[in-house]
Amino acid sequence: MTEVEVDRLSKSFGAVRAVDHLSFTVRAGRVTGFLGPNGAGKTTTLRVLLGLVAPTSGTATIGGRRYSELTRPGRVVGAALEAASFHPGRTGLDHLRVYAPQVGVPDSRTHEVLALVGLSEVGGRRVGGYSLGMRQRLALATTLLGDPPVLLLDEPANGLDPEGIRWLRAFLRALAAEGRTVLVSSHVLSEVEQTVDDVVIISRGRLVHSSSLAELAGLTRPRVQVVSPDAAGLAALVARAGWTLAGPQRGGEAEVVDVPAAAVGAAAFAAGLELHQLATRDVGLEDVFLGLTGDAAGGPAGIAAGPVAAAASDPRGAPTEVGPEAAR
Ligand SMILES: Nc1ncnc2c1ncn2[C@@H]1O[C@H](COP(=O)(O)OP(=O)(O)OP(=O)(O)O)[C@@H](O)[C@H]1O
Repeated sequence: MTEVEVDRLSKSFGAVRAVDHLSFTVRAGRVTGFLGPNGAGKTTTLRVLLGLVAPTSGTATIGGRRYSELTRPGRVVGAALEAASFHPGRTGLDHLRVYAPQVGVPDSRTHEVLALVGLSEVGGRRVGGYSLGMRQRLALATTLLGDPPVLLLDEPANGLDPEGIRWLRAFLRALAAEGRTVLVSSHVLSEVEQTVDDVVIISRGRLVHSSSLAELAGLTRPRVQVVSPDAAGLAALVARAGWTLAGPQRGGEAEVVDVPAAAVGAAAFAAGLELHQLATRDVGLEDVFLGLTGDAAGGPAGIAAGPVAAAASDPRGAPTEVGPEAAR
């Protein structure tokens, strides 16, 4: 089992603190979403993990070793950072053939990985004619050349159509089911919501949340929208009942958090308060995510941010190498 561990990692570029005392663990056998808004520091963290930039302080290790300490990195970690660049005149197969010797695998492996990602039939075609989805698959095939136990993928769903996203989801889940450690970055939770088991959420270089997706889902809290023609009566009822509002009451409108609609209705009825609307509002995971990262229009109101739950840290496993994309 090869885990990825980031420990009190900081990276500054001049005055810009891209990563700030960041710690988290990525477990094997699971797909982990590495999430945060643009500029949060995801790519920088991945680049440190891959030895492409030196940390200002702290460590980022794969199977307990820094990238530079891996003897055969291509056999340990496969990475696709941002939009992988391909020589447009090369065929998909030729692209893989450039990397196979670097990773230390025989030519036959290029055919295997093409088959894995469903590109066998187009392997002889020039990459310049590939669709974006095909390029993403080729990038993934490249990361798999060394059959690495760890995969680091930066925004792999970027630009994929719904069918491509469905394929990627199933593919990543299968890779994790084989026991691999799969870290997938994204700035949109909804994009990876159906793919990931765990989430590591960062904002402005710092960890804001780390848990299973199920635990993150537990942070969603029901809200009930209440509309009454009697604004003062509604305010009095809210105060008497001790309800929490998601935001300030606007005229006769309030949004009550954590109280079932039936209980709000019953209390209003008992108080003789006329209601014109009583509606349960869905607070999705994306709202929780935006609340945690401070990107929500109205801030994190009504969303239980909860304490930062640092992922259990238990770095084990044997070491070793990095993927071709990363090796550049
Ligand atoms: N080489 C660099 N020189 C200067 N600043 C940098 C460098 N690389 C990253 N930064 C800055 O560090 C911060 C974090 O950037 P990073 O690319 O890691 O974020 P990100 O979460 O990956 O965002 P995105 O989703 O937009 O790629 C940003 O403010 C960025 O401008």
